[in-house]
Formats: sequence, structure tokens, C-alpha cells
Amino acid sequence: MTAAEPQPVSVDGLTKYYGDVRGVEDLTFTVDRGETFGFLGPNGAGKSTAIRVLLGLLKPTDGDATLLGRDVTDRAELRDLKRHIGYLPSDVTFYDRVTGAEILEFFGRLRGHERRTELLERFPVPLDRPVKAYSSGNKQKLAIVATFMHDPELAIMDEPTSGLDPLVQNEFYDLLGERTAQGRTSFFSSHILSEVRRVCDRVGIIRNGRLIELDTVENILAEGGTVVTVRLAEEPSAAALEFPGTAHVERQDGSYRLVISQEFDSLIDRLHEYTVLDLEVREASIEDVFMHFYGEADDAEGDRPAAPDDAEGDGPAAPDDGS
Ligand SMILES: Nc1ncnc2c1ncn2[C@@H]1O[C@H](COP(=O)(O)OP(=O)(O)OP(=O)(O)O)[C@@H](O)[C@H]1O
Repeated sequence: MTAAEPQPVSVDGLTKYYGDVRGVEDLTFTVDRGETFGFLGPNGAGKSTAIRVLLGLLKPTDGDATLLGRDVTDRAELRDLKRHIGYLPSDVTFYDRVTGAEILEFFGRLRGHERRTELLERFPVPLDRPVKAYSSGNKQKLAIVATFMHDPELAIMDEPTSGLDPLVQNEFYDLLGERTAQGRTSFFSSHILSEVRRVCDRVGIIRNGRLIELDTVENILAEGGTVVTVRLAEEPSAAALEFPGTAHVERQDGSYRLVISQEFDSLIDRLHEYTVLDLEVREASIEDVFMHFYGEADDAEGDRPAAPDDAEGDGPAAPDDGS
């Protein structure tokens, strides 16, 4: 990227409340050109809210957001922007009576369709049938073709693989990989940890509407440490197994689970005091990291006291092209 080129995604202090319910609060991050960025969080964390604000479907309560340098709250800039981006919503809805071919023709006229034939080979759908007769997987595939057939510089996707079978999911991950190789940017929300690990360069983890971690997948996993699960003939307290280099020890169903930095000598010294019945040592998985961030019960803090309702309708969720 040259210095003059704007960041594909730039979000600064972005906040959205639905009346007094917090959607997202004070989100600040950027996504670089050619990155595949995963927006990770459980149900209700604020992923869809952030994406809808980015697409201009919801008005932010506070803060700024630009896509490809255009202000998403400016109607004229948004209209121009939508020719350069692809949007794949989580709840794909099309007008039921039209056929798949008609839908692609409609979006193709507005934004271009140079990858249409190739994408239809990879994500085949019964083009001549009304969308009403489509299975949910076929609707999702049609939406993928509509989202990517103009080869957008930036794709924004809300849980794009929901409803896809594993083979189609793999094809979709390949598509994202090719986009990265071509310098195209992809931003998507997910709560599927394996896909985030597989395809993302960087991840933002959101909880209760706030960004609580922003790093490369590699660093996040490295910080997760080494997980040791051990079963002992004796039943010492969890605290008795602690040593310098232990981040966490807990007792689980007769075993002990330790998260340690790579202090293997200290581990062996400590275990030497007991009879070891079973032992497993492995690197932290993305599931461990996720549990670390979400393991404790969510607090109820955060929703602000009653305020004027600034929520508005989202409009149709179909791949929206801002005409
Ligand atoms: N239209 C709305 N009116 C009021 N509150 C809303 C509205 N949409 C979302 N919320 C609230 O905002 C918060 C964030 O919801 P959001 O749908 O953005 O989360 P999410 O991470 O996308 O969840 P999911 O994975 O279930 O789609 C939740 O507390 C939710 O109840």
C-alpha cells in the first residue's frame, strides 16, 4: 500500500447504542490492505451491529468509520463506496419470485460481474429457478457469487459460512486465500474458531460490545501458553501444583489443568512429588484462548441509563448495493 492509499477499514471510537442498550462501544481498529481480518465474539457481542454501522445501515451514536477512505455516514460517499465493496449479510434475503440469474444480472449491472462464470462453477446454484425454491445453502452460495463477482477491493461479511456444508466452506476459504494473495481485503465476523484460525491474519475479539483483544492469530495463540492436563493418584489442592511459570491451575473432574509458560523442568519437579496416572501436554488452542476471554460470566454493566432512542431500521438485508 502506498502512503496515499487509505486503509480499507478504519474505525475510531465507534459507538452504537440502541436506546439504552449497548450495541458496541468505543471500537478503534484498522484493517490493512490484503488482510483477512476476523471479528470474533459470541452471540450478542456486537459483531452485527459493528458491521451494519460500517455498511451505513445503522447510524453510529458516536465515533467515526471509513471504508476505503469514504465516510460511511455520508450518503454520497457511501453510494460511491458500494461499487468497490462486497457485502455478505448473515441473514441473506432475496425477493423470492425472481430467479438466481435475475438477481445476478441485477447486481452485475450495478457493480460489474467479471468473475461471475468462474464463481458459479465453484459455487453452483440452480440459476433458472426462483430463489423461493432454493435451499438455505444455495441461497448462501448465490449471495457469495453476488458478493464477489465484481472482484471487490474490500469484502465485509457477517458469519459468511453459516449454512454451508464443509466442501463449500473449503471452497470459500480458498476464495479468501486467493483474495489475500491478490491484495484484496476481507473482513468477516465469526464465532467459528477453527475458521478464524485457518483463514485470518489478524483477529479482533469483542465482548459486551467492546474490543478486548486485537492481534495476529499467531501472537494470540502464543500468549495462550502450554496446557498441561494431569491425573494424580493423590488429591492435592490445585494451589499445591502451582510453581513460578504457572499462569493458571484448576481442578476438573479428578484431573488438574495447568496453563504454563514453557517451564518443563519446574513442572517435572513439582509432579515428582506425586504419582502421575495420566499426562497430556499441548500448545494452547484457539478454543483455550476463547475460553480465557469468555470463561467468566458476562457482567451486566455497560448499558447506559435511559437515553433517546437512536435505533433505526436496518432495511433489507439482501446484498445491498446502495442504489
Ligand atoms: N435492533 C436492536 N434493538 C435493540 N438492541 C439490539 C438490536 N440489535 C442488536 N441489539 C443488541 O445489541 C447487542 C449486540 O448485538 P449484535 O446482534 O450486534 O451481536 P452479534 O455479536 O452480532 O450476535 P450474533 O452472533 O448473535 O449475531 C446485543 O445486546 C443485542 O441484544
